[in-house]
Amino acid sequence: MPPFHLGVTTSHRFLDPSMHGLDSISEIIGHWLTGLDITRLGSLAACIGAAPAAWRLLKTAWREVYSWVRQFFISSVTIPGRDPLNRHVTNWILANVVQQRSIRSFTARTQIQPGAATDRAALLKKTRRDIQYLPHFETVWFWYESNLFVIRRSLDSFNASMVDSTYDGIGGEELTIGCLGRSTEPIKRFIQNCQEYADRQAQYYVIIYSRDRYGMSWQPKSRKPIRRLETVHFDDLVKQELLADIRKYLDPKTKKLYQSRSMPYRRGYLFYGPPGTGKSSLSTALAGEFGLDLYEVKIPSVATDQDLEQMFHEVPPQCIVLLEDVDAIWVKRELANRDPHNEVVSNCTLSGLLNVLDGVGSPEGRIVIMTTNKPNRLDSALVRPGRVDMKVMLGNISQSSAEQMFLRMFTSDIDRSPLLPVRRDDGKPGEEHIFQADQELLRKLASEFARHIPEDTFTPSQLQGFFQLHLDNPMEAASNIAAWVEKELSAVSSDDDIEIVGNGKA
Ligand SMILES: Nc1ncnc2c1ncn2[C@@H]1O[C@H](COP(=O)(O)OP(=O)(O)OP(=O)(O)O)[C@@H](O)[C@H]1O
Repeated sequence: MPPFHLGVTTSHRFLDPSMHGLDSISEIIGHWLTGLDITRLGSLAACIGAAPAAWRLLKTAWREVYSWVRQFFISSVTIPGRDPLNRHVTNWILANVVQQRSIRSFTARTQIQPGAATDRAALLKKTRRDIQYLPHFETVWFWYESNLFVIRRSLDSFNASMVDSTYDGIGGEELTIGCLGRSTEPIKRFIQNCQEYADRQAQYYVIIYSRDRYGMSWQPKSRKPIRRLETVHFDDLVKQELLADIRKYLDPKTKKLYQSRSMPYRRGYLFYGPPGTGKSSLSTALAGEFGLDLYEVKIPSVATDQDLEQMFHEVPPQCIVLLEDVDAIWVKRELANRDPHNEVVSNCTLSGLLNVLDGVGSPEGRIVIMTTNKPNRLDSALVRPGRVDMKVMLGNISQSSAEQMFLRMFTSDIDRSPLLPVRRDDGKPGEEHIFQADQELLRKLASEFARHIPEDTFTPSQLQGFFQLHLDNPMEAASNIAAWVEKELSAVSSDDDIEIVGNGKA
């Protein structure tokens, strides 16, 4: 069917709204075309046609000039992608140059670490991942200490970096830092500054490194806000002893003493206890306390002794190396002995482990923390003094730790939100009064709560699981604990398979 407005007379066309708009446009174009000189139109078309060629020419000329300038007037330093230094420089540029300008180009990707999910249910279930937006840049020019700098980021490796699930989006691409002038000294000073900036940032975070998915190099896996040692509950005396031992070891005087007495400057610790008693948490908290990076090695996933050796060769001199589940080597061996057809999984051996702990090529200055749930399976050679200088038992939770945990869970929220219904019987009490009343009530609730926790029965992580259900209500937590304990105890007694290792108290 033809459109309904075809063939209508001029007088009717004003009644047709669609026709009216088209008419006006065609009238304007007609008017413009009649007034246009055809020769001028030709030169305009020629200009438009030549524009891309001119643009290409300009770009080539600029490249030539730039490479000439670079060759004679710009000094440069290139930092390979994924090098820790690359990350430090990128972070500095993002914070001090790129974000200061009005940015319109971003990279968007799903955040690896579950971030601040918007609702509590999503946070607890970890169902939602935040989107990470990072400023996207290729070349940036800026002034630093009165020198003109240019940083080029090679985006050739960009896609490869982005598909790596362990990559957090910063520092994966090669960077070339250029500075106008014939000396590289300003660049070196700039890099030094970026490193100091990274150190200052690291005061608030612990950087955890792990091997990349090909096992080829150490990569930052996560950046965790420092966990205070008070938040890891275990025997207070042992905690003080452990802290004093590490502090003494890291003292520069100790290093000199070790060297003057020809002793290898190394320190090893063994953290043992049932799963969920804080072995990993304590290691991270120690890294934060002493400002060290944490290099994580999951022993069961190390393929060969050579890999382990390579990992140790590549750790920096001062750091914590966390060897998790060191008993795994022996578990595998036992299984293989019991069943001759059971193929031995390619894994590192005891001698491989001993070799990296104190072999000739083993680097000095680092702290090695080994963790295990099954200390009795460890070979005595592994835990002899020199390899393990201190053993720390992390056990089930005691009543006093449970009380501290209760206070810790709810104290920080008191001044932010009125969790506790405070009776205001004398008119309008000051904020401090309310705070003190809250504190007293909270302490009472905490001791009442702890009375229901049987000594040395639950792991701290079990108790943490309980708190997660009552995060916004200490009263509810205190009143529900008895029922929870009863339920958990009956669940444990009906489950014969659960093996409880160790008898220390948290
Ligand atoms: N002693 C503790 N004090 C405070 N929180 C703890 C403690 N132990 C465990 N938790 C909590 O329980 C969770 C698990 O702890 P963590 O991973 O450190 O235990 P683990 O002993 O290393 O366990 P696994 O042997 O299974 O690796 C963490 O979220 C941590 O906050």
